[in-house]
Amino acid sequence: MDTLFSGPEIYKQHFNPKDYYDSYYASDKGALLGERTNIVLRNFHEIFSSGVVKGNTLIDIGAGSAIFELLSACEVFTNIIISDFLEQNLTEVKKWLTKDSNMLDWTSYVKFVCDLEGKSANLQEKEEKLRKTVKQVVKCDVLKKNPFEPLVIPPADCLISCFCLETACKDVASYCNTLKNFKDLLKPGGHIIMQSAENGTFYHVREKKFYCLTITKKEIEKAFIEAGYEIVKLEVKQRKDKSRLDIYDYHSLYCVHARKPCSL
Ligand SMILES: C[S@@+](CC[C@H](N)C(=O)[O-])C[C@H]1O[C@@H](n2cnc3c(N)ncnc32)[C@H](O)[C@@H]1O
Repeated sequence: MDTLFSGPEIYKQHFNPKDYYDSYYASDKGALLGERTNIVLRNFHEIFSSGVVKGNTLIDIGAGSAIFELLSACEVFTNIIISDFLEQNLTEVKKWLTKDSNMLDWTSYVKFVCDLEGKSANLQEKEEKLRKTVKQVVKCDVLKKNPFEPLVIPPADCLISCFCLETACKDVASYCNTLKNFKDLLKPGGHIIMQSAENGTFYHVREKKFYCLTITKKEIEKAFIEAGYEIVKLEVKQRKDKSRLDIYDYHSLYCVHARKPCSL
């Protein structure tokens, strides 16, 4: 049976950041340890260490409570803005930033990225660098023309988003419209890097099932072009580890790197 669109109220009531972390990211038991997380972190490492993407400000949209996706970006950007729709997720991010005794533990991800960077001895330094670089934690709603309303955030050099649009957008038209709105958040020539699930229909956070937009590589490519971006790279990797299709049923992971044209 098709999973019904979750929508904002379901998220507010039922998305528990600790359950999400335990389900997907916690050491030893997270269902996305290994393949998915490694691919996402390797892609960010490759892109941000290439020297091609640079500037001052980077915005993470729909970050949830997952700060680990910024561990490579903080080597390049000096001003990182973390955003999400849910107050409960932003609270978890703030706990990590202030080293609250109940913060989520991202140490194994920090180690993974430090290993990729060849700086295995510097875990604490890396964490402190990210903490110093995050300058704002703000609420956003990607379905709004200005996702940060009532705030007006100056256009950024780079925007990243992981596993968000498929959860927030009901259909491909809404996905494309959201991408169009994101262009206003970027400077001319600014970069957008999105990593997410291709051809999924749902994901679970404990017993709660959330909607996932089923989108194909062709539709992703068309949406970025229609929204007015220049695609630098669009890569899809087939899922090899099918052990937890019961909690998240995507077929592949995609990574898009695109740019807002310089002329806009
Ligand atoms: C599957 S989680 C992904 C979180 C994180 N980026 C990650 O990779 O684990 C989906 C996220 O999208 C957020 N979200 C859902 N609807 C949204 C909306 N309309 N605007 C912004 N974020 C939204 C949720 O709060 C949640 O944090």
